[in-house]
Amino acid sequence: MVLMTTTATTTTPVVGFDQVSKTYGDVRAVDGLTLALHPGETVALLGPNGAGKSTALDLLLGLRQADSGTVRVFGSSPREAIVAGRVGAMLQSGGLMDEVTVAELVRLACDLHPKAYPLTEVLARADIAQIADRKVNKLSGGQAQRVRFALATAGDSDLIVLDEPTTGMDVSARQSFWATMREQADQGRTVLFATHYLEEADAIADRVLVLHRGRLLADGTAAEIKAKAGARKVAFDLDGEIDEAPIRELPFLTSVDISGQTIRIQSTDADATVHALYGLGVYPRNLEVAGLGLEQAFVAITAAEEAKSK
Ligand SMILES: Nc1ncnc2c1ncn2[C@@H]1O[C@H](COP(=O)(O)OP(=O)(O)OP(=O)(O)O)[C@@H](O)[C@H]1O
Repeated sequence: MVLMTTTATTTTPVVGFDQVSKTYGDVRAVDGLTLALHPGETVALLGPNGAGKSTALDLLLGLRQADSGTVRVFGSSPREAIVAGRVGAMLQSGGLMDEVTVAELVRLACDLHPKAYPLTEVLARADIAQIADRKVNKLSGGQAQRVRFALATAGDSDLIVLDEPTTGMDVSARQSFWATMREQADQGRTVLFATHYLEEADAIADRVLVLHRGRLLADGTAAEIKAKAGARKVAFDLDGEIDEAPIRELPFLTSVDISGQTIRIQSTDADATVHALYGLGVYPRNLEVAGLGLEQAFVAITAAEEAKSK
């Protein structure tokens, strides 16, 4: 562990944001963002709609310029890093040239990459060899996503940036996409992906960044983010008619859901809540106390921040 820390602090970050801000009119999309990504990390970028994820990725790829602050990629400007072939990117809505075939488009990406892989290898990795002759404007949403993935992995890049890469993919396409991405990461590449699928972030990322209103709200492993939410969930059944008021007034509650005989609550101090529950003189059956999943932790953290800004 000590060695890892030493490596992380002495190596030039793969990505460095220093006090970066970007506004559109009066919308502050990215607000004083400072962060560093290190070699070999697989990082998930999470945040509610409009949190600034796509803008942050656009800044990182040099597609937009920051109003203030600096963005460095492998110690140089985003443009220099891209020209050197060190970055592969898959953008959310990147338009694909309509009148060309899949193979022609991917060949173009290979031709432009200084460390390109052979075309057949790129097509096979993205699982699009069987649609190589199809016109790009005839693709389904999931197929178009795979073509975008091929464009991002046309050459041997050190950093792969993916903006909501699996949107539109079916379950098996998603699974094979992440298996391929894991291989890329296992070969030492840094992978940064924005997603709304929190289970993907939980399963794939070794670091999770939570953006909210352009600022970094949480940065850690999925386990650390869950712990940061500081809440646990408690579920139990009650027999007979349920007197809801005292249950809703139990201490340390952050949410209550009463559905039929089943009560599900979240508490910042589950031990104290359960103790108080017994104090009501009720007999809870099937009592379960568990930590929050990443999705619930994410909702709890961002909701707490929303409440603060009101
Ligand atoms: N070109 C633009 N012009 C004006 N406002 C913009 C522009 N692009 C983004 N915004 C605004 O900036 C904020 C951040 O948007 P951004 O797309 O970066 O968020 P996001 O986290 O990627 O959202 P989503 O999850 O919905 O894709 C939003 O309020 C959005 O409306």
